[in-house]
Amino acid sequence: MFPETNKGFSYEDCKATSDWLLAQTDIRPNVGIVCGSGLGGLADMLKDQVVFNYKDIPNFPQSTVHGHAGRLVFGTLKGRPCVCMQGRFHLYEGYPIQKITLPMRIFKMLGVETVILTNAAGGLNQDFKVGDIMVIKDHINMPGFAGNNPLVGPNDERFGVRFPCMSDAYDRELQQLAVDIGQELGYGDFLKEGVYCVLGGPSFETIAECRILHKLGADAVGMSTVHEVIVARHCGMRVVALSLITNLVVMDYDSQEKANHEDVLQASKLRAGQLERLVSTVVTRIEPNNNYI
Ligand SMILES: O=P(O)(O)O[C@@H]1C[C@H](O)[C@@H](CO)O1
Ligand code: HPA
Repeated sequence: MFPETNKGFSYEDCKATSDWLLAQTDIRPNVGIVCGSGLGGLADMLKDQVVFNYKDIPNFPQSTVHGHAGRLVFGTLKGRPCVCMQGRFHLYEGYPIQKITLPMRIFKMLGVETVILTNAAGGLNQDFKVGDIMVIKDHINMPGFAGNNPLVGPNDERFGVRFPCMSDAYDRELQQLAVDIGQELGYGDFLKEGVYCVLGGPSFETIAECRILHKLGADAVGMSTVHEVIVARHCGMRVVALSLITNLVVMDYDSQEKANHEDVLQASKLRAGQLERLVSTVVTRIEPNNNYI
């Protein structure tokens, strides 16, 4: 038997939350967006907003991190119906992993087909600079190596299969679309592609940890996104994810650099506008029938 904490939310719990939301808005989103640290301005792009504070939504956790407002925003982007998490949940906030990923199942039940996730991340790749935008092509689920995966527990086939494939986690066509749009917008100098590694946080990495992550093939390190991606893919939504490189990790014992969250938020402001433009253009190029234009 699975311990109580691994049971997560039932299909019926998720349905109750999505029905509650759908009863209060006419917007029927087919794109869901998740805002990373300091990137909540993405939600402000939506027109005709209907806003819910997380504290008012049945079953929803609360945002506890500075830079994550804690609002679910429905609205339209150039006429496309969207829903946006202005603030996400992280493992280190102390919630069970099934709770931090609950919004993905709610997205699915609201009718979302494509999820666009953003995060702030530390650059491990020696060619990266602060302010680079990395289109995520793959991930390393470090907590998953120790069994901390959001799909642990009984599997409800109404969400997805027991053993979902992750070799196609990041939709290749959407990745290409993001790269193409980045080039068109003139972002070529700071647009990168790479592998994101998630750790549990909240402590930033040691020098030895950064060195090993780099050797393992990670280009950027952070504390989010991967759990959401796993749950989104499990229930059949397509995923594209972008990291904003807000700092370069410390890999050298002679360095005086120290990572801190305020600098992460400050750095995210530098590129927030460009990232918003990239995301909004991706949204407007996804056709309702899921083709790309
Ligand atoms: O929600 P994201 O992944 O953007 O937040 C990052 C990781 C930590 O929560 C925080 C560290 O500054 O920013
Ligand atoms: O250097 C980092 N490490 C982990 N998470 C992060 N989020 C922003 N920067 C970092």
